[in-house]
Amino acid sequence: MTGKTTLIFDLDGTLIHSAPDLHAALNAALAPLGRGPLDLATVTSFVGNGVEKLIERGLSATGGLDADLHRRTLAAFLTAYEADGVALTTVYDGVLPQLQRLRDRGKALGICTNKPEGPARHICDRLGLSPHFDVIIGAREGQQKKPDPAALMHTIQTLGAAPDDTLYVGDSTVDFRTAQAAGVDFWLYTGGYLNGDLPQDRCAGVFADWTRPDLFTG
Ligand SMILES: O=C(O)COP(=O)(O)O
Ligand SMILES: [Mg+2]
Repeated sequence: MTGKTTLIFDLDGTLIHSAPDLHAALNAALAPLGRGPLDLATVTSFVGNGVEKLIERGLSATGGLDADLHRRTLAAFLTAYEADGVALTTVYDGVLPQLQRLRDRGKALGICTNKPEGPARHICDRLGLSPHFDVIIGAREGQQKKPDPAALMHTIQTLGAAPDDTLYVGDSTVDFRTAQAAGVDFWLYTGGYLNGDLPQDRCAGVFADWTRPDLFTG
């Protein structure tokens, strides 16, 4: 078990397999424009930098965009995603017992995600994750998105922790760069939406299985 007192987790592709709902909502927003549908693997590769980038990438892949089309498509996407957002989403196997185990050992736990905070909280409530966390920080108006370290630093401060007493756990190059920028050790989950090269030798740990009993040691 890690000596760190505080563990902070990314959400999409780390704790939950949310791509199927993001895929459905993106295609629902594209359809009235005569665009798409995009396949699940393509949409999954667009996840990690927040919903604005997801929409930009979806529109770019289906014929292009301008600012007005982006604004309208983002609104349509959020309407579809906020209407449900969990129908097709699952918590990765082993996550809930692992979180319980960490809590039993007195760790402070947080979430720091690029997903907008409203849907992030709603989804965590619906999937039974919320009771495990002391804080859930999502994308907010006026807050830089990861890989800027602002949101992670804010999460650490809210938990009353220090960067060198914190681990960040995520699935993407965005998360790795965020941790580096914040001066926080990083554990990579390889079962999520990794979509770029990442120097695994610079991670404190790498794992593919949430049921592993030795997670977050060392
Ligand atoms: O909304 C996204 O693009 C990804 O969210 P994440 O930061 O939880 O991976
Ligand atoms: Mg992620």
